[in-house]
Amino acid sequence: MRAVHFGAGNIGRGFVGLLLHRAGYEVTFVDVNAELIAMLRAADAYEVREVGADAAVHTVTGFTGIDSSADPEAAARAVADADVVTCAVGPTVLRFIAPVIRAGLERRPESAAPVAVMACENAIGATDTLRDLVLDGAEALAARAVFANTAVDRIIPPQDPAGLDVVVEDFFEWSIDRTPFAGAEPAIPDAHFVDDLAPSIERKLFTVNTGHAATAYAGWIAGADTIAHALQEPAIRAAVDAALADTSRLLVAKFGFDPDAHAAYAARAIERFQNPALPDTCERIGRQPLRKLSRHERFVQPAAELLERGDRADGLIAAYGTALRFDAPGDEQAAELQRLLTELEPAAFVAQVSGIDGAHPLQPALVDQVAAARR
Ligand SMILES: NC(=O)c1ccc[n+]([C@@H]2O[C@H](COP(=O)([O-])OP(=O)(O)OC[C@H]3O[C@@H](n4cnc5c(N)ncnc54)[C@H](O)[C@@H]3O)[C@@H](O)[C@H]2O)c1
Ligand SMILES: O=P(O)(O)OC[C@@H](O)[C@@H](O)[C@H](O)[C@H](O)CO
Repeated sequence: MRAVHFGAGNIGRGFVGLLLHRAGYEVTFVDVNAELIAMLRAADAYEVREVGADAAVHTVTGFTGIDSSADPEAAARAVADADVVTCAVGPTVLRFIAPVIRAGLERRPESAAPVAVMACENAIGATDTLRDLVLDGAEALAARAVFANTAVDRIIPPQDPAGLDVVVEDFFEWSIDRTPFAGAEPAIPDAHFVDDLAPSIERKLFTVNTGHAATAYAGWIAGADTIAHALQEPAIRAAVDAALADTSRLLVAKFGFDPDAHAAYAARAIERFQNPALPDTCERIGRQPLRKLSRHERFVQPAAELLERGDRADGLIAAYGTALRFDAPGDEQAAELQRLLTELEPAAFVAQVSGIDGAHPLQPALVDQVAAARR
């Protein structure tokens, strides 16, 4: 069995590549980082080292690499021959890998079984986004692939770029929408195939990622060097708890989760952030703030839904305001965020960045946060 994985970074090597290897796939990593691909091509194996109570060390073998900047044709050929195509490149990069996947589908024999395509990004409907980009103007290729949304969860902090080994937490969860496969899911024993992905992706994004981001932005302002240290500040912990109290109310009401089980899930997320053996930075967790302030992301989407239900979202709205102060050097979106804050009036900022206009009940509170951040 052959798998092609776009993005040989932290999640690529430390999670998706590992689980595909454990499932028996030969994995071809496709990336635009020439040095990383050279290392993958030169190596026979790399290690994924877990830290935590249930830690283990896994050795990944049977892989190769393709630099799609230098040789897009080879990447397309790999897709044409694959049983499974996955990616973990970041939601903003999907548009760059889509043409390569399209070229692979064009080269795929019509007699071949459809390839399973699954985006492994922190975003609702990331595979739908990828499918639309791949099939744009090429709808006849739709029969050559099955596109399935997924939710991925494993904290993998910045790694030593000089090597391939990856240090990860012992926790992982990969949920995949079963329904597009019509009974013919790919064999990936470590993944859960579910009949409805919405509860899985929203619980994960609006608990793990909302809590993570709320911690990172408050920690950034406080000058905390790690996420774990930020959470030791009582005021930061209280702000994170308030944001998660909001999303917990929404998730329990929307999906009917057992309140105690959901409280345990949220508490476990905080414990994971505090893992002393896995130091993670406010810069990484806060990266690309414009993405995180957007309409369907970790603050605005749950806050909007709460207000639409006649509820409040004070913790999420405060976290949104905190995120506006993120100005990490080297983060292009942080620089753009600060530029937009000075150039746009608050209502225009909220409409452009967060997709909320004056007709929405959340708009006044977000406008207040933006106005305060501009002072
Ligand atoms: N790190 C985590 O804890 C974690 C956990 C769950 C989900 N995710 C999600 O996984 C995705 C990847 O995150 P990451 O932490 O692994 O990032 P990363 O930066 O470590 O890896 C991304 C990789 O994509 C490569 N890339 C960039 N453009 C490319 C292109 N055009 N073609 C092929 N490869 C390209 C980069 O060179 C890099 O190696 C993101 O959507 C992230 O939200 C991350
Ligand atoms: O990857 P991002 O930028 O969407 O979010 C940063 C972190 O919150 C994220 O990578 C988590 O570590 C991960 O989602 C845990 O599963």
